[in-house]
Amino acid sequence: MLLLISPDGVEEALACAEAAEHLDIVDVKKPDEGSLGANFPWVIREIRAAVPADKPVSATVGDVPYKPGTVAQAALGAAVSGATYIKVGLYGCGTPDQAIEVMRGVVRAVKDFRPDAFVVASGYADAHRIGCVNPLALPDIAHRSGADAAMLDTAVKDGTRLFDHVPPDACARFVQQAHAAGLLAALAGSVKREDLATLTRIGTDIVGVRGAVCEGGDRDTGRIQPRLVASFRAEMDRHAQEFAATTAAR
Ligand SMILES: O=C[C@H](O)COP(=O)(O)O
Repeated sequence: MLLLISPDGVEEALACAEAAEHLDIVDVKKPDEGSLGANFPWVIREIRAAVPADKPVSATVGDVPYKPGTVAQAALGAAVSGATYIKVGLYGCGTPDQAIEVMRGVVRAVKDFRPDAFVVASGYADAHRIGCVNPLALPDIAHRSGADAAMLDTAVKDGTRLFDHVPPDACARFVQQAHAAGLLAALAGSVKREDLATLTRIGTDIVGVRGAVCEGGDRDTGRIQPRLVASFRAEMDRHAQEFAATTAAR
């Protein structure tokens, strides 16, 4: 399982760079603009320059409206600024058809510019609270639009977590559907260390975190701490080893 960490700017990206050996993807975000809030192009550029070259930089395009042209242009902006993972939060899409239309525009805009870029279609585990597309539709949306991964996060950061809204069995189906379509499955949403055993067991490819690696576990007032990134990673590795041993023993 890959570890994606979301800094809110250059200062926290430097903390990620310090902990680079413990993480896999640095995900540029602007949390005060929403769960998948988009940051400025120059921040993406500065973070790309600050993070070791072998670590991919991801950028969120925002909690986007159902405006396919606007979103495609924003996604291209993130790619031009140096992100190779482009994440789109389909906040304003109420139906799978709308979400597919938005994601098709993103995929074309990004891949025309950079064919090896990795496009992530993200829904929200707590979609029922904001009236957007059903989270379990995301693997199909990602597949039909030519994206590379399906992701879930939570829209409302009020302490509720991924599994409060989409229980482990449903997340397992999400992962299976993504894999059946040849996609990676990414899961996030106030994930904590105690969720790692389940995320490992169900075959999650990418886990995204912020709060869990911030001081005090607080994604708003805490700052990302390299030592917390290292210990989160150690816990991931422990679960991966335990799971491998259990599977081998069967
Ligand atoms: O993409 C991952 C998110 O930044 C998750 O943030 P969170 O762990 O604070 O919910």
